Amino acid sequence: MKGDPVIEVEAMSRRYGSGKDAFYAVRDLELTVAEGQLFGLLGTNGAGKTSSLEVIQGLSRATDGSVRVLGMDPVRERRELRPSLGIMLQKGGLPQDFTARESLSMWAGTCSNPLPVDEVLERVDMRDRSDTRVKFLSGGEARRLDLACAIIGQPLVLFLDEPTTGLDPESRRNTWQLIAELKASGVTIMLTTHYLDEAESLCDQLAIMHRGTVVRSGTVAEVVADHPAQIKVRRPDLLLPNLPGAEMRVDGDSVVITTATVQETLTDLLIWAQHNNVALSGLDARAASLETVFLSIADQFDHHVKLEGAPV
Ligand SMILES: Nc1ncnc2c1ncn2[C@@H]1O[C@H](COP(=O)(O)OP(=O)(O)OP(=O)(O)O)[C@@H](O)[C@H]1O
Repeated sequence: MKGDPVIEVEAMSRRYGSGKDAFYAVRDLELTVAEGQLFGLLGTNGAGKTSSLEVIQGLSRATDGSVRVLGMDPVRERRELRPSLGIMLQKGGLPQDFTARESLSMWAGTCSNPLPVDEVLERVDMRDRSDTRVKFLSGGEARRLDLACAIIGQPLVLFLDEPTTGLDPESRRNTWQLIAELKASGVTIMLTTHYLDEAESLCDQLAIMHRGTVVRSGTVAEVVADHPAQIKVRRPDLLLPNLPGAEMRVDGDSVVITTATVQETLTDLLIWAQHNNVALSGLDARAASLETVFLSIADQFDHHVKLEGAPV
């Protein structure tokens, strides 16, 4: 039923190696994805997104914690669960000497209820490349063929690991539309991406990972709401006043003001400018975006690590 949990991850950790070589790629991951939701896993390189997906998909075992997908253990109940899953790995492993159509037909042969091959080639915009061997496809075309393989079995749950990496802007837009259509048809989707506009445009919920842990999560609006807005103005001749609740720093010939209450700060600034006959040139005020949140995370947490002097 819509709203029921489809993916449930509790205190999940994934460790590589053992003894002195032990390395936790994911630590104490907690997340729930409801039926029909599109959940985005974002994060810096090496944050643990793919490692998390692999455990949730049942491709590797959790070191600790538990994972349920459609109420099943993705490793122990793989056989029962597999027909309901569509998986697009970061690197597809299709045979290089087959054509796109042969590869997809072969893949369809492993599914219990596949869509017609030509229909799926059409949906991923690969009809005119269907007789091309996989090894001659461009990076973006190969990515679209991987997506075709992930959706041909009509999955209830779809995992997409960086689905639009290497795609040109038009193909990216088409892929977003296809993902949105799949979501609208009720498929539960979990994706990783480095494209923040992709996350902003597609995700109902997201989690931002850094060094194996989730450091922010919620809807895009919730993640952004916790983050201060920024006002930038060219440095005026008069010293700017103290603006309650705001922080100021000089950046070249500009002053950057960060504030959690942008409307109040902006009002204070404009009133001060009017009283003092100051023209505020280059004035630019903008709410936080996913990009500003994301960029501040690496800064903030790496700084924290340096101060603590210990690895996370
Ligand atoms: N098989 C492995 N053995 C040892 N370490 C691994 C293995 N696979 C991944 N790692 C390490 O685990 C960490 C997390 O990797 P992972 O691929 O999950 O990150 P990611 O967030 O998907 O990164 P990216 O955005 O670069 O794809 C990295 O430091 C990586 O080097």
